[in-house]
Amino acid sequence: MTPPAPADPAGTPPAELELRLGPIAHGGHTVARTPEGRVVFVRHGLPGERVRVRLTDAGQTARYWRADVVAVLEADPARRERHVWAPADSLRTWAEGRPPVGGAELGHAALPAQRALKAAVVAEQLRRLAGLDGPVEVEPMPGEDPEGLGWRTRVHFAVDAAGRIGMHPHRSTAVVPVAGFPLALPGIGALGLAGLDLRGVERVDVAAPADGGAPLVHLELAAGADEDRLRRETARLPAGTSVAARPHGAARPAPWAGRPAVVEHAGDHRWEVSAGGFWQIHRAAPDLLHRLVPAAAAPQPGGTALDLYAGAGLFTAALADAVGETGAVVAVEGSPVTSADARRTFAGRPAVRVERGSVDRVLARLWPDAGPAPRGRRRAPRGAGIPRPGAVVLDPPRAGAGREVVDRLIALAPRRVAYLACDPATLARDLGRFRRAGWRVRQVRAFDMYPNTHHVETLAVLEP
Ligand SMILES: C[S@@+](CC[C@H](N)C(=O)[O-])C[C@H]1O[C@@H](n2cnc3c(N)ncnc32)[C@H](O)[C@@H]1O
Repeated sequence: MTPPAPADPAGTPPAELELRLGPIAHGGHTVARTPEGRVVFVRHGLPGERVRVRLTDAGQTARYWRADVVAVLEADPARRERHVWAPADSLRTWAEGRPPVGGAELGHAALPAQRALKAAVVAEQLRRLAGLDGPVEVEPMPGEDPEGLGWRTRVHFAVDAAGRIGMHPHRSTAVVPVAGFPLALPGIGALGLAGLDLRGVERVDVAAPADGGAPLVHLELAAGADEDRLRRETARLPAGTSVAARPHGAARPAPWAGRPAVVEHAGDHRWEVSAGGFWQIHRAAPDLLHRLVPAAAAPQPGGTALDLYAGAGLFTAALADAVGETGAVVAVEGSPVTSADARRTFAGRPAVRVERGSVDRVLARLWPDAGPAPRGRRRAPRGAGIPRPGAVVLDPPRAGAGREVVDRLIALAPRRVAYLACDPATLARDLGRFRRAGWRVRQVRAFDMYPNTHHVETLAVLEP
């Protein structure tokens, strides 16, 4: 073993260090300290391990450093013998002089240990930002693979200068070519994208329905891309694959083969999701969440339910079933592509109203008497005459719902809010705001919806 480089008297950070790793933190790294007391955020380690790290982001004046584990001197028993995916294995790639790619940063740990780490992160965020104490369990997804592989129905690839699909190392725009991605459904690997010459493509988004339905390959083209050559190249994809391409600067993709959408199912419901439109990425997530989340909001027959950050309407369908024809569901979605998907899906259901726009603005428009007038308007427009909602599903992106949306919901005072979150820190911040207004958090559940990564999905049920 090479000894760690001695500290440079001129203050230049060493290239490598030996460290004892501390607890896991939000973001998936462990926290360690140098003998001088500087904080180092270390990826690819486990709490308690003694490791040699390579500094990836360090400066003498930086408040903290970042590092990757390159050798394990004392291993935690939960460390796997082999990482689930070689290009993301920090020990292996740094031995070859390259950083690991992102996308499987916990792939060195056994799944139960990954879940325990995620539970610690969720519990810590809830305690610190929402004042909620108590243990959190992260539940495995139904039918999970023992290695946590083969679950992603959506994958984004970058493309390198030679036209090969690749992925980025953490916090980098470099493209490392990859032969495949074992976290994806096997059907995505079977497309053979790694064998295509995709020069002129900036990014490839693949959507493959969990039930084996026709996959869609969506290309984002660079300026000056040779479309004829790329059409010939993508014609080599397996029969039945849909292909769509968005030329540089164009508003919409053009269909090159099949339909520019995939068909998704959950329960008895069917959705069409366009290229670039949002859909839950774990193969078991739509089924699980569409049963759990709308029910957690307790919609009542004849009542009004809100599906905020509705996407293509995964939760809208079950909410509409619950309120029935005499009730109403308002589904609010900001993306033009995804809200158009929702509008098409629910065109035959008069109880459903799909509103395209930012959640804070739509709430202000529909219920102007609940909260302040929207910014930039002198007077709030008249409300749309929809009775106030009793049940609310809230499923924002990582940034969370935020102060304005939370304050409007507090003013609307529904009976229940079911808040589904992919970032426990912004969830905890928003729960803290509800709690300071006197609301109670009735239940918290967390799901291992992104195995081998540090991400985790959390469902919180709130009542005023
Ligand atoms: C986590 S996804 C949830 C989608 C849906 N609930 C589902 O499970 O399929 C969040 C959605 O919020 C949309 N979104 C992001 N910011 C928004 C905003 N300020 N107002 C409305 N929608 C927004 C995104 O386009 C995305 O579809």
